[in-house]
Amino acid sequence: MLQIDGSYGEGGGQILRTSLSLAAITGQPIRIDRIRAGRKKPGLAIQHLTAVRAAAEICRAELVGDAVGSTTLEFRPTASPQPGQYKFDVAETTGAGSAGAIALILQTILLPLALSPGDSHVMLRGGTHVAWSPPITYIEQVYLPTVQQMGVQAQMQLQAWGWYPQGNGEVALEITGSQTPLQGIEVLERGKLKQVQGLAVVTELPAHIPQRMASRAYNLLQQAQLQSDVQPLRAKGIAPGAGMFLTAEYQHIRAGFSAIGKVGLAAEKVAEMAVQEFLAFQATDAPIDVHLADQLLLPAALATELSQYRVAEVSLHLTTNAWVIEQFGLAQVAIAPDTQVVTVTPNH
Ligand SMILES: Nc1ncnc2c1ncn2[C@@H]1O[C@H](COP(=O)(O)OP(=O)(O)OP(=O)(O)O)[C@@H](O)[C@H]1O
Repeated sequence: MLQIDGSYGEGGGQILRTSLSLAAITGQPIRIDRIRAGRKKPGLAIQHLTAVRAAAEICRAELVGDAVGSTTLEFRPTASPQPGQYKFDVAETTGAGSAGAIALILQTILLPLALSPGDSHVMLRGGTHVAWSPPITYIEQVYLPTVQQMGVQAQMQLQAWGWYPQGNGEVALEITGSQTPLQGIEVLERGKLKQVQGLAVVTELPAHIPQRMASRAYNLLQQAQLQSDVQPLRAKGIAPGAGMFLTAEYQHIRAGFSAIGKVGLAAEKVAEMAVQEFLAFQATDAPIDVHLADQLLLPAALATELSQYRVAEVSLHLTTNAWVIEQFGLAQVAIAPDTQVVTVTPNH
């Protein structure tokens, strides 16, 4: 059984999720200790437990330690990932509403199902746009288009927005499984900025809020001499929520930036936060944003070819995820300190 130290580096939930995906794909039984030791409340939180159960369901894994707060988990797959119809609901794990991030559960099961011999239809319920995780809009506009270039065949549809703390958002994910190995990716330059798309969205809040967010973002981008298309959107939801989501489409890659609203935070401020994040990235000339940087490691490690990409920032998430992947012996990851080029060399 492969032993993984959950306290390594970032010591967060990503060590667990990457390990679950790789255990499901390779059939390798694992034991993770000191889960999320780097966090204020260590152990499995609801979002993590939902990901554990989801990964276990698709590869029929036997589990030990699958409880909220558990700091140790054993995960023993008994089958290769099985395509099919699945429903993963964060609220079912708790018995109450929860905004546990759907995106993180989606990322745990996507590659195992994409590399399985058949089609899958997955319904995911929980938080769709919550802090400290990829907003579903980022998954749709940045992460999926990038992994599609590597051979992953998947489409998603946001069916309901779910914010902190109630959650209750919904995403439908269609995956066309294929046993053709993934291709590597090479992105060393971003190329020209083709367009900036923005979505200023609220649920259950007055129409002036998305309008104020959208015009503030548009004006700030115009001041920076960047043309953009920022749409205000007022959607239905079970609770109030607001957020600003920007996608920058360059010739060779996309990058995403966001800010989530909360009570007491002016609409204009939410827009400014997202725009500032984008402008800081724009000022570097790197193609890969800080989040895609760590998220691309997993598909790159599963590809048959070498991958190389230049990142805007070498985060602890990136170096930690690189370490997890190396524990499975699937690939070697090198990060050049001067150029910030990540090279993933598969061992298979
Ligand atoms: N604004 C964002 N846009 C895109 N991706 C994001 C954003 N914020 C965080 N992420 C991604 O979400 C993941 C969070 O990983 P992390 O280990 O912190 O997980 P976690 O399960 O939220 O854990 P924990 O509660 O332990 O912090 C990383 O892949 C990170 O790149």
